Amino acid sequence: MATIQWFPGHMAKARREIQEQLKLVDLVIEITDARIPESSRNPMLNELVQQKAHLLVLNKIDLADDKMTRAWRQYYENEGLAVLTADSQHKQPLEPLLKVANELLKDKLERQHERGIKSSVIRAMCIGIPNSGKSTFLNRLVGRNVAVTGNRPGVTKNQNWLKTKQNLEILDTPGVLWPKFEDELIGQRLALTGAIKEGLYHVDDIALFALHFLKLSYPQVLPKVYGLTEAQLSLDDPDLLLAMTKKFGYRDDYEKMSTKLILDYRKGHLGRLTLEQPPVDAEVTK
Ligand SMILES: Nc1nc2c(ncn2[C@@H]2O[C@H](COP(=O)(O)OP(=O)(O)OP(=O)(O)O)[C@@H](O)[C@H]2O)c(=O)[nH]1
Repeated sequence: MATIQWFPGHMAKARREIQEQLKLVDLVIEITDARIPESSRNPMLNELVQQKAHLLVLNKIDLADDKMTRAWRQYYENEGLAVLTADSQHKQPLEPLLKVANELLKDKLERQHERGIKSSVIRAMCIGIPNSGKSTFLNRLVGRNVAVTGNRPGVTKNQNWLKTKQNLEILDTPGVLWPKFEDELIGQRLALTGAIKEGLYHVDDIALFALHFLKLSYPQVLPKVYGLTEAQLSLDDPDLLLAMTKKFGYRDDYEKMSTKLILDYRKGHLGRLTLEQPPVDAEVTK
Protein backbone atom coordinates (compact mmCIF):
# COMPACT_ATOMS: atom_id res chain seq x y z
CA MET A 1 0.00 0.00 0.00
CA ALA A 2 1.43 3.41 -0.91
CA THR A 3 2.40 5.62 1.96
CA ILE A 4 0.34 8.77 2.22
CA GLN A 5 1.43 12.29 2.88
CA TRP A 6 -0.02 13.43 6.19
CA PHE A 7 -1.83 16.74 6.53
CA PRO A 8 -3.51 18.01 9.71
CA GLY A 9 -6.94 16.99 8.41
CA HIS A 10 -5.72 13.46 7.74
CA MET A 11 -4.26 13.20 11.21
CA ALA A 12 -7.47 14.37 12.85
CA LYS A 13 -9.49 11.86 10.83
CA ALA A 14 -7.15 8.95 11.55
CA ARG A 15 -7.23 9.82 15.23
CA ARG A 16 -11.04 10.00 15.30
CA GLU A 17 -11.42 6.69 13.51
CA ILE A 18 -8.99 4.97 15.83
CA GLN A 19 -10.83 6.35 18.85
CA GLU A 20 -14.00 4.72 17.48
CA GLN A 21 -12.25 1.41 16.79
CA LEU A 22 -10.68 1.41 20.24
CA LYS A 23 -14.14 1.17 21.79
CA LEU A 24 -14.48 -2.26 20.20
CA VAL A 25 -11.27 -3.85 21.49
CA ASP A 26 -9.64 -5.06 24.71
CA LEU A 27 -6.10 -4.98 23.43
CA VAL A 28 -4.03 -2.65 21.27
CA ILE A 29 -1.12 -4.22 19.41
CA GLU A 30 1.28 -1.44 18.45
CA ILE A 31 3.52 -2.50 15.58
CA THR A 32 6.89 -0.79 15.30
CA ASP A 33 9.98 -1.36 13.19
CA ALA A 34 12.74 -2.92 15.32
CA ARG A 35 15.38 -1.03 13.31
CA ILE A 36 13.93 2.28 14.51
CA PRO A 37 11.75 1.39 17.52
CA GLU A 38 11.30 4.90 18.83
CA SER A 39 11.21 6.76 15.52
CA SER A 40 8.54 4.38 14.24
CA ARG A 41 6.16 5.06 17.14
CA ASN A 42 3.36 7.54 16.66
CA PRO A 43 3.81 10.50 19.04
CA MET A 44 0.19 10.33 20.20
CA LEU A 45 -0.41 6.65 20.57
CA ASN A 46 0.09 6.32 24.32
CA GLU A 47 -2.41 9.05 24.91
CA LEU A 48 -4.92 7.44 22.53
CA VAL A 49 -4.59 3.98 24.02
CA GLN A 50 -4.99 5.13 27.61
CA GLN A 51 -6.58 2.40 29.74
CA LYS A 52 -6.59 -0.37 27.13
CA ALA A 53 -4.17 -3.25 27.43
CA HIS A 54 -1.22 -2.28 25.24
CA LEU A 55 1.33 -4.54 23.66
CA LEU A 56 4.32 -3.19 21.78
CA VAL A 57 5.60 -5.35 18.94
CA LEU A 58 9.14 -4.81 17.69
CA ASN A 59 8.64 -6.17 14.19
CA LYS A 60 11.22 -6.92 11.46
CA ILE A 61 13.73 -8.26 13.98
CA ASP A 62 15.26 -10.30 11.16
CA LEU A 63 16.57 -6.99 9.79
CA ALA A 64 17.61 -5.51 13.15
CA ASP A 65 20.72 -5.94 15.28
CA ASP A 66 19.94 -8.62 17.89
CA LYS A 67 21.88 -6.92 20.65
CA MET A 68 20.06 -3.66 20.03
CA THR A 69 16.70 -5.42 19.91
CA ARG A 70 17.39 -6.89 23.34
CA ALA A 71 18.39 -3.47 24.63
CA TRP A 72 15.24 -1.87 23.23
CA ARG A 73 13.05 -4.62 24.63
CA GLN A 74 14.53 -4.12 28.03
CA TYR A 75 14.17 -0.36 27.77
CA TYR A 76 10.46 -0.58 26.99
CA GLU A 77 9.88 -3.24 29.64
CA ASN A 78 11.53 -0.93 32.15
CA GLU A 79 9.03 1.69 31.01
CA GLY A 80 6.26 -0.73 32.01
CA LEU A 81 5.24 -1.86 28.52
CA ALA A 82 4.53 -5.44 27.47
CA VAL A 83 6.86 -6.18 24.57
CA LEU A 84 6.97 -8.85 21.89
CA THR A 85 9.56 -9.23 19.16
CA ALA A 86 8.52 -10.52 15.74
CA ASP A 87 9.81 -11.47 12.33
CA SER A 88 6.40 -11.60 10.79
CA GLN A 89 7.83 -11.98 7.30
CA HIS A 90 8.92 -15.50 8.15
CA LYS A 91 7.49 -16.64 11.46
CA GLN A 92 4.14 -17.18 13.10
CA PRO A 93 3.80 -14.87 16.11
CA LEU A 94 0.48 -16.29 17.40
CA GLU A 95 1.62 -18.41 20.36
CA PRO A 96 3.82 -15.79 22.05
CA LEU A 97 1.21 -13.13 21.35
CA LEU A 98 -1.55 -15.20 22.98
CA LYS A 99 0.60 -15.78 26.01
CA VAL A 100 1.15 -12.05 26.54
CA ALA A 101 -2.44 -11.13 25.64
CA ASN A 102 -3.92 -13.62 28.11
CA GLU A 103 -1.53 -12.38 30.77
CA LEU A 104 -2.37 -8.72 30.12
CA LEU A 105 -6.10 -9.42 30.26
CA LYS A 106 -5.95 -11.95 33.06
CA ASP A 107 -8.20 -10.03 35.45
CA LYS A 108 -10.84 -9.39 32.85
CA LEU A 109 -10.83 -13.00 31.68
CA GLU A 110 -11.06 -14.23 35.27
CA ARG A 111 -14.04 -11.99 35.94
CA GLN A 112 -15.76 -13.31 32.84
CA HIS A 113 -14.99 -16.85 33.92
CA GLU A 114 -16.57 -16.19 37.32
CA ARG A 115 -19.68 -14.96 35.57
CA GLY A 116 -19.90 -18.30 33.77
CA ILE A 117 -18.45 -17.20 30.41
CA LYS A 118 -16.26 -20.17 29.56
CA SER A 119 -14.62 -19.29 26.27
CA SER A 120 -13.88 -15.59 26.46
CA VAL A 121 -12.60 -14.00 23.30
CA ILE A 122 -9.94 -11.31 23.35
CA ARG A 123 -10.59 -8.62 20.77
CA ALA A 124 -7.58 -6.73 19.51
CA MET A 125 -6.52 -4.26 16.88
CA CYS A 126 -3.15 -3.46 15.32
CA ILE A 127 -1.95 0.12 15.10
CA GLY A 128 1.23 1.55 13.63
CA ILE A 129 2.80 3.99 11.24
CA PRO A 130 2.94 3.12 7.52
CA ASN A 131 5.25 0.28 6.54
CA SER A 132 5.77 -1.02 10.08
CA GLY A 133 4.42 -4.38 8.95
CA LYS A 134 0.81 -4.34 10.21
CA SER A 135 -0.65 -6.26 7.25
CA THR A 136 2.15 -8.82 7.24
CA PHE A 137 1.76 -9.35 10.99
CA LEU A 138 -2.03 -9.74 10.69
CA ASN A 139 -1.76 -12.16 7.79
CA ARG A 140 0.71 -14.29 9.70
CA LEU A 141 -1.51 -14.34 12.76
CA VAL A 142 -4.53 -15.57 10.91
CA GLY A 143 -2.48 -17.85 8.67
CA ARG A 144 -3.79 -16.58 5.34
CA ASN A 145 -3.72 -13.54 3.15
CA VAL A 146 -6.52 -11.20 3.99
CA ALA A 147 -7.27 -7.96 2.25
CA VAL A 148 -6.09 -5.49 4.82
CA THR A 149 -7.17 -1.89 4.43
CA GLY A 150 -5.76 0.62 6.83
CA ASN A 151 -7.85 3.55 8.00
CA ARG A 152 -6.27 5.93 5.56
CA PRO A 153 -7.98 9.21 4.95
CA GLY A 154 -10.67 8.72 2.37
CA VAL A 155 -10.67 4.92 2.49
CA THR A 156 -14.09 3.57 3.35
CA LYS A 157 -14.16 0.33 5.20
CA ASN A 158 -16.29 -2.47 6.53
CA GLN A 159 -14.81 -3.79 9.67
CA ASN A 160 -14.64 -7.52 10.20
CA TRP A 161 -13.11 -9.66 12.88
CA LEU A 162 -10.34 -11.95 11.78
CA LYS A 163 -10.40 -15.16 13.76
CA THR A 164 -7.24 -16.89 14.90
CA LYS A 165 -7.03 -20.52 15.96
CA GLN A 166 -7.29 -19.49 19.59
CA ASN A 167 -9.35 -17.08 21.70
CA LEU A 168 -8.13 -14.01 19.86
CA GLU A 169 -9.95 -12.00 17.22
CA ILE A 170 -8.44 -9.05 15.43
CA LEU A 171 -10.01 -6.16 13.62
CA ASP A 172 -9.21 -6.50 9.92
CA THR A 173 -8.61 -2.76 9.65
CA PRO A 174 -5.31 -1.78 11.23
CA GLY A 175 -5.07 1.76 12.51
CA VAL A 176 -2.59 3.75 10.44
CA LEU A 177 -1.09 6.66 12.32
CA TRP A 178 1.37 9.28 11.18
CA PRO A 179 5.05 9.11 12.03
CA LYS A 180 6.98 11.84 13.82
CA PHE A 181 7.99 14.66 11.50
CA GLU A 182 9.49 17.31 13.66
CA ASP A 183 13.06 16.08 13.85
CA GLU A 184 15.32 15.81 10.78
CA LEU A 185 17.19 12.79 12.13
CA ILE A 186 13.96 10.89 12.74
CA GLY A 187 12.85 11.78 9.21
CA GLN A 188 16.10 10.38 7.81
CA ARG A 189 15.68 7.14 9.73
CA LEU A 190 12.09 6.81 8.55
CA ALA A 191 13.11 7.46 4.95
CA LEU A 192 15.97 4.96 5.02
CA THR A 193 13.74 2.17 6.36
CA GLY A 194 10.97 2.93 3.85
CA ALA A 195 8.32 4.51 6.09
CA ILE A 196 8.17 7.75 4.12
CA LYS A 197 6.73 7.99 0.64
CA GLU A 198 9.31 8.18 -2.12
CA GLY A 199 9.47 11.64 -3.60
CA LEU A 200 9.15 13.29 -0.19
CA TYR A 201 12.89 13.08 0.34
CA HIS A 202 16.02 13.29 -1.79
CA VAL A 203 17.68 9.91 -2.17
CA ASP A 204 21.14 11.44 -2.02
CA ASP A 205 20.37 13.10 1.34
CA ILE A 206 19.31 9.73 2.72
CA ALA A 207 22.33 7.98 1.21
CA LEU A 208 24.63 10.54 2.84
CA PHE A 209 22.86 9.98 6.14
CA ALA A 210 23.32 6.21 5.70
CA LEU A 211 27.03 6.56 4.90
CA HIS A 212 27.60 8.79 7.90
CA PHE A 213 25.70 6.42 10.17
CA LEU A 214 27.50 3.33 8.88
CA LYS A 215 30.95 4.87 9.30
CA LEU A 216 30.14 5.76 12.89
CA SER A 217 28.08 2.83 14.12
CA TYR A 218 28.94 -0.15 11.94
CA PRO A 219 32.39 0.68 10.48
CA GLN A 220 32.98 -2.87 9.19
CA VAL A 221 30.03 -2.75 6.77
CA LEU A 222 31.25 -0.42 3.99
CA PRO A 223 34.62 -2.12 3.46
CA LYS A 224 33.08 -5.58 3.73
CA VAL A 225 30.01 -5.14 1.52
CA TYR A 226 31.32 -2.64 -1.04
CA GLY A 227 35.06 -3.33 -0.83
CA LEU A 228 35.87 0.29 0.03
CA THR A 229 39.45 1.11 0.92
CA GLU A 230 40.76 3.04 3.92
CA ALA A 231 41.54 5.96 1.60
CA GLN A 232 37.98 6.02 0.25
CA LEU A 233 36.53 5.75 3.75
CA SER A 234 38.52 8.77 4.86
CA LEU A 235 36.81 10.99 2.24
CA ASP A 236 33.94 13.21 3.38
CA ASP A 237 30.53 11.71 2.85
CA PRO A 238 29.68 13.46 -0.48
CA ASP A 239 33.06 12.51 -1.97
CA LEU A 240 32.67 8.98 -0.71
CA LEU A 241 29.26 8.76 -2.39
CA LEU A 242 30.82 9.97 -5.65
CA ALA A 243 33.67 7.46 -5.33
CA MET A 244 31.13 4.67 -4.84
CA THR A 245 29.11 5.92 -7.83
CA LYS A 246 32.19 5.60 -10.02
CA LYS A 247 33.22 2.28 -8.51
CA PHE A 248 29.86 0.78 -9.45
CA GLY A 249 30.08 2.10 -13.01
CA TYR A 250 27.26 4.59 -12.61
CA ARG A 251 29.49 7.39 -14.03
CA ASP A 252 28.23 10.53 -12.28
CA ASP A 253 24.72 9.24 -11.53
CA TYR A 254 24.99 9.50 -7.76
CA GLU A 255 21.21 9.19 -7.41
CA LYS A 256 21.45 5.69 -8.81
CA MET A 257 24.15 4.84 -6.28
CA SER A 258 22.07 6.42 -3.53
CA THR A 259 19.06 4.31 -4.46
CA LYS A 260 21.20 1.17 -4.49
CA LEU A 261 22.58 1.93 -1.04
CA ILE A 262 19.09 2.57 0.36
CA LEU A 263 17.66 -0.61 -1.15
CA ASP A 264 20.65 -2.65 0.01
CA TYR A 265 19.94 -1.44 3.53
CA ARG A 266 16.21 -2.18 3.31
CA LYS A 267 16.78 -5.68 1.95
CA GLY A 268 19.26 -6.49 4.71
CA HIS A 269 22.21 -6.79 2.28
CA LEU A 270 24.30 -4.59 4.56
CA GLY A 271 23.58 -6.84 7.53
CA ARG A 272 21.20 -6.56 10.47
CA LEU A 273 21.53 -2.93 11.43
CA THR A 274 19.53 -0.91 13.96
CA LEU A 275 19.54 2.82 13.36
CA GLU A 276 18.96 4.09 16.88
CA GLN A 277 19.84 3.26 20.44
CA PRO A 278 17.62 3.36 23.51
CA PRO A 279 17.60 6.88 25.01
CA VAL A 280 19.18 5.72 28.25
CA ASP A 281 21.74 3.00 28.74
CA ALA A 282 19.37 0.08 29.03
CA GLU A 283 21.50 -2.72 30.38
CA VAL A 284 21.46 -5.87 28.32
CA THR A 285 21.11 -8.74 30.74
CA LYS A 286 19.23 -11.27 28.64
N1 LIG B 1 12.10 -8.56 6.66
C1 LIG B 1 10.89 -8.30 7.13
N2 LIG B 1 10.04 -7.61 6.36
C2 LIG B 1 8.81 -7.35 6.85
C3 LIG B 1 8.38 -7.81 8.12
N3 LIG B 1 7.11 -7.39 8.31
C4 LIG B 1 6.76 -6.71 7.20
N4 LIG B 1 7.78 -6.69 6.31
C5 LIG B 1 7.83 -6.01 4.99
O1 LIG B 1 7.65 -4.61 5.22
C6 LIG B 1 6.89 -4.03 4.18
C7 LIG B 1 5.67 -3.35 4.77
O2 LIG B 1 4.83 -4.34 5.32
P1 LIG B 1 3.25 -4.16 5.42
O3 LIG B 1 2.72 -5.35 6.15
O4 LIG B 1 2.68 -3.83 4.09
O5 LIG B 1 3.20 -2.89 6.34
P2 LIG B 1 1.95 -2.01 6.79
O6 LIG B 1 2.26 -1.50 8.15
O7 LIG B 1 0.68 -2.79 6.62
O8 LIG B 1 2.08 -0.86 5.73
P3 LIG B 1 1.01 0.24 5.28
O9 LIG B 1 -0.01 -0.51 4.47
O10 LIG B 1 1.86 1.19 4.48
O11 LIG B 1 0.43 0.89 6.50
C8 LIG B 1 6.54 -5.18 3.22
O12 LIG B 1 7.49 -5.18 2.19
C9 LIG B 1 6.69 -6.42 4.08
O13 LIG B 1 7.01 -7.56 3.32
C10 LIG B 1 9.32 -8.55 8.93
O14 LIG B 1 9.07 -8.95 10.07
N5 LIG B 1 10.56 -8.75 8.37
